[in-house]
Amino acid sequence: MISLRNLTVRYGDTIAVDNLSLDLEPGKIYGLLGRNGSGKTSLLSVLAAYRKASSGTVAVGGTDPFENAELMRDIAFVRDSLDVGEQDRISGVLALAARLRPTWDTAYAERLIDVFELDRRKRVQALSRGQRSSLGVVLGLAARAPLTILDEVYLGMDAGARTTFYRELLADYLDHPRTIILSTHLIEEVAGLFEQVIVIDHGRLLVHEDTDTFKSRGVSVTGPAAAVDAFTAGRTVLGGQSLGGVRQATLYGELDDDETARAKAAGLTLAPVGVQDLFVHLTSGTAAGDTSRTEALR
Ligand SMILES: Nc1ncnc2c1ncn2[C@@H]1O[C@H](COP(=O)(O)OP(=O)(O)OP(=O)(O)O)[C@@H](O)[C@H]1O
Repeated sequence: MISLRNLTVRYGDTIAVDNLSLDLEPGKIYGLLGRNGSGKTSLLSVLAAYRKASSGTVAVGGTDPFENAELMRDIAFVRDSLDVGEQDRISGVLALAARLRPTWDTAYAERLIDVFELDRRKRVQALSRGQRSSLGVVLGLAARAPLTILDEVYLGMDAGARTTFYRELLADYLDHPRTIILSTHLIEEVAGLFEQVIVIDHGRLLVHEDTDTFKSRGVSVTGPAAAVDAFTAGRTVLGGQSLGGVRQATLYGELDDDETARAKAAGLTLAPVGVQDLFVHLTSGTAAGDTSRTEALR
């Protein structure tokens, strides 16, 4: 179990993470979502013991990972900077990872290098943006660390490389379950992977729940325009579209059994809403202190 309690990260006057408490269970894939500057990297850096919190506590299996070399070997944190020698060749980077990480799987790393078509002789500084990201994915996955944190690791990867990444991550996770945290802005593309959604906004925790529960907070209603209008009157409508006499509206808020029956009786079709639509709704226009959109979650 990973527990964060009243965690705050400050940079001078900027509060990047604001009194955040969170529990993560072992063996799940978490999606960490938040708008630019919402505090994701700051939060993950503290969790990975790369940075000390300004206040609050972090416990991984009951122990604070900060300056705990043994515990840090069980945490893989892959971020933009890769944290490897820029002059080193890929082969050297892999050899070092194998020495430092007790859970490193050399055969798997070699396979991933081939899957991503990386040239082992190339120096890190000579890699393209997408190749750097692929190397980050190899380092993150082959580490098989009990806590694996991948902070926007797909930057610059083309669609094919990203698809390979998602496929390899899921396959390896099923064979070797561990706690994986993915921070991402490619929400719709990655949402199928994560079992739990964590949304932070202005450094505060907004949502932490099963992805399915999160999705059930929104519903798409389609049918004759007049029936859709009658059904959606007085509700929070996130968006929609019309074509001829048919209208589709995206609603925020769960429907109970009676409402669902009423919608069906009115000839309306109900369907789930994408994680991204809900995320955008919950985090749009939430200036610091404005909690009106998020009160509904509490
Ligand atoms: N080293 C730093 N010095 C000063 N301020 C910082 C530093 N790192 C982050 N910040 C500030 O802390 C806040 C949170 O930044 P952070 O990088 O954690 O957000 P993020 O959610 O990862 O953003 P993005 O999605 O854009 O990567 C921002 O206001 C940012 O400007």
